[in-house]
Amino acid sequence: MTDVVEIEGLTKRYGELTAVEDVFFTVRAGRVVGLLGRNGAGKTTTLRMLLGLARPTSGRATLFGHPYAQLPRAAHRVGVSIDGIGPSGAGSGRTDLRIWAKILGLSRARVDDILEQVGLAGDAHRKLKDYSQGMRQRHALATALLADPELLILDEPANGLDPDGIRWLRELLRSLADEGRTVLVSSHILAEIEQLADDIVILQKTLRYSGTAAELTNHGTVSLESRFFDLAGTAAKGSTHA
Ligand SMILES: Nc1ncnc2c1ncn2[C@@H]1O[C@H](COP(=O)(O)OP(=O)(O)OP(=O)(O)O)[C@@H](O)[C@H]1O
Repeated sequence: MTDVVEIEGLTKRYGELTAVEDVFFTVRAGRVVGLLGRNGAGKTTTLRMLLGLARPTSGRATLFGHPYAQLPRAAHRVGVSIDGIGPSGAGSGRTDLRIWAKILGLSRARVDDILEQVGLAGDAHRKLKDYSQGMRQRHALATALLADPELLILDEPANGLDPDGIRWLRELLRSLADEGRTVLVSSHILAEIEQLADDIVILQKTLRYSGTAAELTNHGTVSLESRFFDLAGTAAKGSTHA
């Protein structure tokens, strides 16, 4: 199986603080990979470095063998949902997606299909700034899915979704992987990731695990939650750092 994402010795320091330290992992094609870690563990920082939104202090992150900035047709090949990328918030959901579609050279019909797919067709005329948190998440997913990308990178996509939304998201990501796409998804919701992910990466500043979910949970005989605490350590009370 080909590696779609390669993270090699990635380190990010912000002044005195080391957010990510010497992390290595790969993401194989056609897999759903759950990126787990506590608040402040370095998940978003890692994804931002992968997407060229933050510069690594050292190490390297590539997609399809290239740094994001040098990846041909990056916006078509990689669908992203992460804070800081996305809608301006000025217009309606439909208008926002039409702008993205135009940039990507896609049709208005594609926008309508995606709105149906993410369950926002009935709200697409409303202003984005009036969307609920769950609706914003669905909109961010619509943006990520618009170009029908080979790889999806989703930072906490389940945040704010209701139980129907969480189930819908799980089924959607599974079906995308079954079509041969690759999904790298960060989450705090261990039970959700347990049901969804083929592979798991656990970060707590340093890499604590990278491998199959089956191996991590001893083929489902040990819970992901219990393995997570074994590997990430127990948090000091009131602390977000290991
Ligand atoms: N631009 C920045 N400047 C300074 N420190 C930062 C910056 N971005 C992130 N950090 C710090 O880096 C560490 C890792 O943050 P990051 O957002 O990557 O964690 P995370 O695992 O995504 O957390 P969460 O689950 O809470 O979203 C934190 O201590 C955070 O405060």
